[in-house]
Amino acid sequence: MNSGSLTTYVILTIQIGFSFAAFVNLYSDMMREQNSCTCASFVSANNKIKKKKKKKKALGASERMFQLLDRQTAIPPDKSYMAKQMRLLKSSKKNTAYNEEYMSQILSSSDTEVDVEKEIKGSVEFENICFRYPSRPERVVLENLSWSAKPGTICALVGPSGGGKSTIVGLCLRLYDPDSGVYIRLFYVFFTSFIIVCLFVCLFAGKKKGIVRIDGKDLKEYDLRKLHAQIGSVSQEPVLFARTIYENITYGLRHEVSIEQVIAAAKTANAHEFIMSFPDRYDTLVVKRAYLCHTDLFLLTFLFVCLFGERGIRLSGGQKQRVAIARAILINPKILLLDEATSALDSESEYLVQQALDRVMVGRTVIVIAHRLSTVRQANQVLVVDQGQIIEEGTHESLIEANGAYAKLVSRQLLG
Ligand SMILES: Nc1ncnc2c1ncn2[C@@H]1O[C@H](COP(=O)(O)OP(=O)(O)OP(=O)(O)O)[C@@H](O)[C@H]1O
Repeated sequence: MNSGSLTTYVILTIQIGFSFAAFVNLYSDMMREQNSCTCASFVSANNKIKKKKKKKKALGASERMFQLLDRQTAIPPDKSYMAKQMRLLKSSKKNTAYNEEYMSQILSSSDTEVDVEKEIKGSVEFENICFRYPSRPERVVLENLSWSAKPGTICALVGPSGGGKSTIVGLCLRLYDPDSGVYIRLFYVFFTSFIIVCLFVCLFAGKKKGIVRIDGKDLKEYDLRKLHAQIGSVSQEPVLFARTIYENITYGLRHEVSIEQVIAAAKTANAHEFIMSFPDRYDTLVVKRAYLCHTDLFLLTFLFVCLFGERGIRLSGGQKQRVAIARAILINPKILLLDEATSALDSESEYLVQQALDRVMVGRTVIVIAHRLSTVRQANQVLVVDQGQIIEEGTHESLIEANGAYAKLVSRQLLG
């Protein structure tokens, strides 16, 4: 054995030792009792745990996971789901009067569900929408917002960061319900008395519920699962799962698709070429490398990857977007919600993504958070959103002519 091999051997032994020590610490961190008994250390807590055997214990993150699974959604995905939840509640110990009342309310409110097995046409309308995020009720994000998009048209949302563009897109999907909008009703009452004419203006301020409509019907009347099957969405950073590329493209589809259809969609999305360059092609596993963020596991996993090789491929931002576009093409949605990528992509990737987006936008209602002038130019309607309000509305040409906020955005090239 030469000195080089010996040094490598010693360093690797130390690294493996550290990795195992870190792993043991991690394991003891993960084990903790649900009640007051927090495991100060594995050994010292052992006796207490034995005494409190009957008390529930949770395994780290799984406790949070079950909390999430148990959560009742304020926005029911469909009636059958809520009926199932109701049955579960009745059979569980958690059946309180509140829970039962809550479920019955939701069940009765969704009596008028619209059958979206029929294709929607794709018109979108916002009427008097006010909105605050439940986690920040003090901050008004959208204020009395009203606009509409006809089927098959492109509506571009532009404006400064934090203006509320993504919130508008989220409301189209009914990720949240809007608050009540405030509107002002004016009644002009004229009185004439003798020679003097008196004018009384009475101002009544009332509240009108903000409504998001699709095809003229309140979003709350739709079965969300069926509606979402007809709305495509491509975000700036699409979420892919640690599954094969094929499974990621066909994720969430309600109908069967052949491999030929998947390939055709990938070709339209400019994804086929890079997929075919991988050894496993459409069966390539997408990896997320989440372990790299965890310092305790880093060395151990790194060593594992060095010894046995990494299964799967980590996709770049542009590649992920093209997979998401292929997914949207297969859904063949009537409404497409897009968040254009910004400067995070290199110019080649940006070009390929843009080309794919241009193809997928044809013949659908598109609501796009636009960052590029080329997208805004082809939009039928441009909304400039700032501080939760639409401050300008029109086509690219008319807004440039108006020389207002939009013209400034363009001149400062803030769309890019
Ligand atoms: N989940 C959330 N909870 C609380 N506040 C939020 C949440 N998401 C966004 N906000 C706030 O709502 C406001 C509007 O955010 P939104 O993301 O809609 O703006 P945006 O115009 O899309 O911005 P950007 O162009 O930077 O994405 C911001 O002040 C933001 O801090």
